[in-house]
Amino acid sequence: MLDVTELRTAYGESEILHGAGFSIPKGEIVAIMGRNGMGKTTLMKSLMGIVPPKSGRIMVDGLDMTQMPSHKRVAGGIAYVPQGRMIFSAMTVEENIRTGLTVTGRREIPENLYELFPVLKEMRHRRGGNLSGGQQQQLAIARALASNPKVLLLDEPTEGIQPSIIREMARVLRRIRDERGLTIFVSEQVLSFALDVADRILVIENGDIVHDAPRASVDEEKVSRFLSI
Ligand SMILES: Nc1ncnc2c1ncn2[C@@H]1O[C@H](COP(=O)(O)OP(=O)(O)OP(=O)(O)O)[C@@H](O)[C@H]1O
Repeated sequence: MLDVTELRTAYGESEILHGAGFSIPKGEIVAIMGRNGMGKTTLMKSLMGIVPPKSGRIMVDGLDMTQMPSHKRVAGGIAYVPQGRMIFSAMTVEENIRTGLTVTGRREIPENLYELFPVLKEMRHRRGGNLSGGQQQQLAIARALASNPKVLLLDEPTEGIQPSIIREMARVLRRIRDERGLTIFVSEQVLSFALDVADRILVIENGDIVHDAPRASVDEEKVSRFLSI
């Protein structure tokens, strides 16, 4: 469903991704782990076309997205929950979710989004900026799902979120995968969350993918060593 080949991305002369490649089949949840500065956000932004890669190929459900601008990628079936959530704080919950509907041509928010996140229905007329961190994260996920994606990308969704809410987030992401057959690619630094949510774990180190293992056979000590400074 998501096929990434030999991706190279640079900021000016400084190359960050040195040929990253991986494939994620439909319905699989993959977590990519790595310390600060290892290239997780750059990889996410490359997949979304926010930082266009120098070379390589990005395919989503057989569609070559490598040269597409971001809005075309969203229309083609990829959605993004950025680091820091980036919700519109002056807009209401409902208005935030509506921004995700644009590519679908629909005006009404599908009821099943509120079924996933009942608190957002209760708070639909509140301003996004007045929500707690966990609620804002739910809002960012709901906004991304509003575009009806095949592939959902999340960049460090647990950052600044309480442990009990983190466990709930893992449960909701698995439910979304089960109900919608979504492919989910999530970057993380919290190993317990990654083990909770993912079917497979990748590790990125200095812009290269250095480890790739199914959840059941992950060597936790080895992954922890990559995460410690
Ligand atoms: N706009 C930019 N211009 C130049 N260098 C950048 C830019 N953004 C990130 N970098 C550099 O790219 C490298 C990878 O950063 P990136 O944000 O992708 O890492 P990360 O793994 O997501 O880390 P974090 O967990 O802190 O978000 C770092 O060395 C960073 O300093």
